[in-house]
Amino acid sequence: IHFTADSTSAAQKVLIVYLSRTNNTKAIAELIHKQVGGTLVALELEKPYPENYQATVQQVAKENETGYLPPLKTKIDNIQQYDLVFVGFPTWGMQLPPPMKSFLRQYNLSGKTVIPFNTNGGYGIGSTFQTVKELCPSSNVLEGFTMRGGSERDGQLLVIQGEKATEAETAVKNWLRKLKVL
Ligand SMILES: Cc1cc2nc3c(=O)[nH]c(=O)nc-3n(C[C@H](O)[C@H](O)[C@H](O)COP(=O)(O)O)c2cc1C
Repeated sequence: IHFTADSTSAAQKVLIVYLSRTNNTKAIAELIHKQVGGTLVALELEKPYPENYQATVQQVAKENETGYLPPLKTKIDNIQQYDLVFVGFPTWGMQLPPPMKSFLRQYNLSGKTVIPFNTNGGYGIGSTFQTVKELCPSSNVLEGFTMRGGSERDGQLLVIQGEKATEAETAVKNWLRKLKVL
């Protein structure tokens, strides 16, 4: 079956869940929230990643290798109430970050519309959107949004601000219109 998300014909409840370390993905999440409203939730871990970038890269590589799903501190009340679930994340090691894998494994999004969004350091989405589809086999996964964020490796932290945030806002609106969410 094919259907598009249509917020005008029926009031659809929106959840926006995102993972963000240096706030680029958070900036996109906030732009989406400004357009569509709903509940905005940052994913937090029971045991946060190290502050050190290289240590984090190594820990993530190990988690990806072993399939370890880090336990989430964030709890979402009554996930059944939502129709539209935006899931936002950076690209980490060209993959979906382990905490987002934890989220998608822990919560059942079957029957819901799932909409991914991403920021990355310039190497693109990698396998992230594909993994979202695989972890949401009974959801209607719509076309995702991606844009370049920072590059912590090179000391570039939050870059989606000022003029870049204005550009991002236009891009986000165009994407949401294309999906018929706006
Ligand atoms: C552990 C780690 C791994 C990363 N791996 C990649 C990568 O494989 N490809 C890429 O383009 N950027 C990579 N990045 C850069 C982030 O995707 C980019 O900075 C993103 O905008 C960060 O989003 P945030 O500010 O919401 O945390 C990595 C960053 C971290 C911290």
